[in-house]
Amino acid sequence: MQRTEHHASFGGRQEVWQHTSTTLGCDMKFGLYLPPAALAGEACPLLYWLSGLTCTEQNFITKAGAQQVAAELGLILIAPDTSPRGDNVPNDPAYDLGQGAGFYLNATQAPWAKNYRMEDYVVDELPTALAALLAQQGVKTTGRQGIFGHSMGGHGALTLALRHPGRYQSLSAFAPIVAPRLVPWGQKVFTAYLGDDPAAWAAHDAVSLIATAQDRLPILVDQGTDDEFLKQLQPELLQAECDQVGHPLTLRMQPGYDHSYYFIASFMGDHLRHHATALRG
Ligand SMILES: N[C@@H](CCC(=O)N[C@@H](CS)C(=O)NCC(=O)O)C(=O)O
Repeated sequence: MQRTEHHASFGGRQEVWQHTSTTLGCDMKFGLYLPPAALAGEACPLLYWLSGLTCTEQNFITKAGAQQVAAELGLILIAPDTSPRGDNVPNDPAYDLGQGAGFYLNATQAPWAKNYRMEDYVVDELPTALAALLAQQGVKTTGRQGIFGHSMGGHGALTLALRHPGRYQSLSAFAPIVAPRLVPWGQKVFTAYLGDDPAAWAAHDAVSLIATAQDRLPILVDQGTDDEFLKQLQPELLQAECDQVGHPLTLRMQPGYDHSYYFIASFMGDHLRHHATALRG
């Protein structure tokens, strides 16, 4: 584990770490924000952020504006990359497949299956590596953690929380892909990564997973009404399914906002407070 960046930020520290992932078979970077409380030895909860298509660990840490409120609330933020990386990792020239488009699942199809295991990376390998790193640095955690994300990362947050009940104690998303099995982005990558088995697709589709969720973890979703990708997102499908089965969802349609990090930054404080209330409560 090697630290490649560190910057003082709102009394805490924004860092970037690089490590070798055995799950993904490549080196990976992740952003780590340590709030002042963590640096002072107070136990803090963890909050994982999953980014969208084309992003690296940099987009969130440089554009979401999360550090100030995370510092106030005492949240440790972890922002992984969106896929395995490197010359030895399969790729595709399109922005929405291959590197930058891991979709937070374990691929079963060639040539992707060997490296594209972002579900195992985010749920198991990264938390284990992070626990060792934080212990080594004398940073204490409360044992509680949340997850949120944007677009493909919103899909990741929803599906990973639903597929791993008990693992996360808080959940939210910005402009998530709620039903990838029904929209072009999802249909393209699911065909490539999972083949044509409808059951495998449903197992990574938030709207399909809601009915049988073991945890009724409350979900906060923000969605801009001027989002250029609304056809890929379709938040009304999540609303309808949550209404049907009684899953607590707060879906806020935000007039005039698009799909960008300007939108994310505008509502970041609300999401961090949503997580802090659940994680510290
Ligand atoms: N650049 C893509 C769109 C990709 C895109 O908008 N990605 C979103 C996530 S789905 C993002 O966060 N981009 C990076 C950024 O805004 O910093 C295109 O050519 O249409």
